[in-house]
Amino acid sequence: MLSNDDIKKNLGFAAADYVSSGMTIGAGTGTTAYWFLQALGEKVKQGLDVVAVPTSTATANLLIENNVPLKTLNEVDKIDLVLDGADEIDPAFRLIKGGGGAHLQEKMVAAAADRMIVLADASKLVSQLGRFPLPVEVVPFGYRQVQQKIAKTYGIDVTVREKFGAPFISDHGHYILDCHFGTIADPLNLHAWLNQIPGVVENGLFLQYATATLIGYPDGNIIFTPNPQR
Ligand SMILES: O=C(CO)[C@H](O)[C@H](O)COP(=O)(O)O
Repeated sequence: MLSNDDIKKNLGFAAADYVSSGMTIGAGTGTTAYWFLQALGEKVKQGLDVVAVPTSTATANLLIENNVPLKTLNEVDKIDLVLDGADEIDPAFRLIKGGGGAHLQEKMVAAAADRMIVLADASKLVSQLGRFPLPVEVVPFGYRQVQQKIAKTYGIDVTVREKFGAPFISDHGHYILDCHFGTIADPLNLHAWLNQIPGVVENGLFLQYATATLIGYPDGNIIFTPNPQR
């Protein structure tokens, strides 16, 4: 049985096989995406001709370390393929993302892309979204109002994400509220409701972006499943 890190490493290398020369790709964030970026770096060394749009500062740094040419989202017209991780995936290919606090940029990159392959170990597959606390990125000014509104409306715990004893600050200078829903009965309505609250920048529900999943299992199997809806 493979360790979680070995599953992610295998996934990262398998994912790189979906990239071909001439593509503009979206490069995801997180520990699974990390291995994809290592694999991509090796392919670029061997002659693969790609341009990558990073979904976070951390990923931009990894692209630079691995000598992968990068562009910002403003410098490309569109993205052919995004390869990114997820915190949860439901049977309808809907995701929770943002465990790394990068979901705003990740969603903007996914929205600009023709296709998105989600890389995840099998522990991320769930029958219903919500066990993983849903990240909601908020403007620091007045964040407590937003925190209280979500907590009171749904009767749940909403915590301010911290790092080193202080609020975690996203790449875009915002806070992250982690919303402990437990289960999310209606992701579409929740998505719309959250994003209309003044001060909310973006939530971590990705409901219509995944065109396929690449799932790694502890026995070493890796399974590619296209989303029949896309
Ligand atoms: O959404 C993300 C970062 O904002 C990541 O893709 C998600 O948290 C999964 O990360 P990992 O591959 O480390 O489990």
